[in-house]
Amino acid sequence: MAREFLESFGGRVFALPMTIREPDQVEDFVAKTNQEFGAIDVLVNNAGGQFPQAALDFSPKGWNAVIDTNLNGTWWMMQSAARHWVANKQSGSIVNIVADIWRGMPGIAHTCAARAGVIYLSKSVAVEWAPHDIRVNCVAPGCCESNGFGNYPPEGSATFQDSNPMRHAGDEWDVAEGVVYMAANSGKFVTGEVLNIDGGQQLWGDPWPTGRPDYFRIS
Ligand SMILES: CCCCCCCCC/C=C/C(=O)SCCNC(=O)CCNC(=O)[C@H](O)C(C)(C)COP(=O)(O)OP(=O)(O)OC[C@H]1O[C@@H](n2cnc3c(N)ncnc32)[C@H](O)[C@@H]1OP(=O)(O)O
Ligand SMILES: NC(=O)C1=CN([C@@H]2O[C@H](COP(=O)(O)OP(=O)(O)OC[C@H]3O[C@@H](n4cnc5c(N)ncnc54)[C@H](OP(=O)(O)O)[C@@H]3O)[C@@H](O)[C@H]2O)C=CC1
Repeated sequence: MAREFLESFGGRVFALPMTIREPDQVEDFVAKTNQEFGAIDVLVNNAGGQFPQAALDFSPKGWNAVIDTNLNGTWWMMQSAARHWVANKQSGSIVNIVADIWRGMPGIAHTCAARAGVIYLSKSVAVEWAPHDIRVNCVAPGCCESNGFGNYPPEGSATFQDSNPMRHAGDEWDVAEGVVYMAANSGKFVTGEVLNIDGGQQLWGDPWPTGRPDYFRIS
């Protein structure tokens, strides 16, 4: 479906079912994409997700699933793309989709830990890989209306509208335009940065993916 949508704009699309959690599948995907197009200009790590749960209830399997997808998977993609760029003496640009982690993420603490990891991983390799002309940035969405909202109980998603001083959710286009700014020539002097696209959520707002516990209600 995504493939047909993208092809409707007239571009050439290469798609392969895979999971970013398996380094071998990642390497295969990146190598085949390189073969197909001759080079990768931009890597956008958008794949990710989590489930809402009180941290006290996290099981080892649930914790590992979220860390493996959001931190490890993102890393395998970054490393594989960068190795190809360096080996082929090509420049590159990475944009990692993270989240608005700045005041913590009660109700999804596992993903908060993973995204914080990605942000500081990105800052570290932005420096290490600058000599190879590889830029590494992040985009941190606040609550943006997407299919993903369906993964939250109604009492959780109802709080997303209160998640920022604008008192409404963003949309996918808000995020997409930020990604293009970071990835394209417009961002040529930007690396190691995080662009928050959150309606001001890092300053004010009260989203609770599990639903807001009574303790935190202000009458
Ligand atoms: C300030 C505040 C700001 C708050 C700001 C709020 C912002 C929210 C806005 C939205 C942000 C988004 O990211 S929107 C994008 C939303 N999309 C998603 O979240 C996609 C959701 N799903 C996934 O990505 C994946 O399923 C993922 C969670 C990583 C798990 O991958 P797997 O396939 O390996 O896992 P599963 O087999 O499904 O489950 C593995 C284990 O995980 C646990 N598990 C899985 N789902 C579970 C569930 N619903 N409830 C409990 N536990 C669960 C169980 O232990 C499972 O084991 P068993 O018990 O043995 O089965
Ligand atoms: N919407 C929001 O408010 C926010 C979203 N984000 C993040 O933005 C990104 C996009 O989310 P959004 O569009 O809302 O949600 P979606 O759930 O619609 O999109 C998540 C995408 O990630 C893919 N994916 C998940 N796990 C893997 C994996 N192991 N390997 C390969 N692909 C995988 C899914 O593929 P498939 O469908 O095939 O499973 C799906 O296409 C995610 O990282 C999300 O956490 C961050 C903050 C807020």
